[in-house]
This record gives sequence, C-alpha cells and structure tokens, in this order.
Amino acid sequence: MLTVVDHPLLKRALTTLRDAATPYGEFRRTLSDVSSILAYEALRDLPVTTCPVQTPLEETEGYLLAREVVVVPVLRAGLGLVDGFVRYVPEARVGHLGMYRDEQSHEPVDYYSNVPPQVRDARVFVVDPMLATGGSAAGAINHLKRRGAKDLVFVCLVAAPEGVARLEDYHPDVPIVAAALDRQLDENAFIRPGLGDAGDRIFGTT
Ligand SMILES: O=P(O)(O)OC[C@H]1O[C@H](OP(=O)(O)OP(=O)(O)O)[C@H](O)[C@@H]1O
Ligand SMILES: O=c1cc[nH]c(=O)[nH]1
Ligand SMILES: [Mg+2]
Repeated sequence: MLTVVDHPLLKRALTTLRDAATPYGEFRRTLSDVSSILAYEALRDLPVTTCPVQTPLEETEGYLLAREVVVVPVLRAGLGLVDGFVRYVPEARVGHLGMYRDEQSHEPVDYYSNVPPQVRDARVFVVDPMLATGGSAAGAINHLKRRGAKDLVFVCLVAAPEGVARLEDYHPDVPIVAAALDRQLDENAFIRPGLGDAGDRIFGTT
C-alpha cells in the first residue's frame, strides 16, 4: 500500500529539492528536514507498551516502543533519509546496503551489505529517496527478507508509478511511504519531473 504524505512543510521542502538551482549543501540540509517528516509518518503505527512513570506529583502510565527499530539506507542516496529516524529513535540500529544502478540495464548491482541480526524481530525501515524502476528497493527488501526480516516499510521521497507497481508486485506485504508520486520514468529510467540523481545532488558529485 502506498501512502503519500501530505504536509505543507513537506510540499515546500520538496520544491526546494526539485529546484535544479538548489546547491548541494542546501539540498542536504533540506533532505534532513524532510527525513524527519517522513520518519514521523512512517513511525506512526509503531506498537507501544505501557510502563509506570513517576511525575513530580504522582505515578502515572507512560509508554515505551514495543518494537526495535532498524533503519537500512540504500547507499549512497539513502543516507540522506537516516537523520529523521535516528533523531526520533536514537537507539535505532542502522544497517547499510550498497547498490548502484547499472547504466545500461538499469538493474541494481550489489556492492556492500552490513545488516544487524536484530532485523529478524525489528520493524525495518528501508530508506532511499528515489523509487524509479523499483529494482533497487525490491532487491534491498529481498536481501533483508533472506536475513530474516519480516516487518518492513519502504520510505522514499519521490516514487514513480512503475516503481510502486514493481514493489507492490514483488513485495505486497511492504507498505510504501513517499513524499510524492511523480508522473513517469523517462528513457533513461529517471523519474519525471523528479529531482535528478539524488546521490549526486546530496553529495555534490556532479
Ligand atoms: O528504482 P531504481 O530504478 O532501482 O532506481 C533507484 C535507485 O537509483 C538511485 O541510486 P544510484 O544507483 O544512483 O546510486 P547512488 O545512490 O550511489 O547515486 C537511487 O538512490 C536508488 O537507489
Ligand atoms: O530519477 C532518478 C532515478 C533513479 N535514481 C535517481 O537518483 N534519480
Ligand atoms: Mg545516484
């Protein structure tokens, strides 16, 4: 299921990110803000347990997160969405999956994996700004399922209809949270209107 988060601050920030004139330092800072809004929404239905808490006046009921949180950015660009999750859940573990898209086939190539064993019991948030063909997201989720993950959410900034369809086809059990659903992919499998190459825009590598 796809959820497109609707918030005026998110809309404004996404406009800054789309703007080709936004320099990479501002792009990175704005993406960090956006990651907080997306994390807030994606964490919304995390289960809680009750616990006693002593206020200065009396004891009352408090809450603890009932599920461990693991965030898994798909390198490189996924790193730009980690901030918000670890800001709200400082104890979250962070796994890393390295993947780049082959320029000809547009299929993902794996080059790195370091995933904590706690993915088995945790809610796992796979984060990557761009869901284009869906190959990288589907591959990342395959990898995490092979490592025992059962409770996964995919969080992105911009999704293409083609990527949403592929992810829903391959992993119908994984909800998708996005800031925007764009029009289509172009002949280079770039998202239109999109924001260009997210990794290059975050890290200033163009
Ligand atoms: O849905 P897909 O068609 O698989 O495309 C999306 C992938 O492409 C981008 O990564 P890229 O390959 O540019 O690597 P980078 O993050 O290192 O720039 C993006 O961050 C996703 O991982
Ligand atoms: O539009 C796109 C598609 C894939 N990867 C990106 O960074 N941008
Ligand atoms: Mg890139």
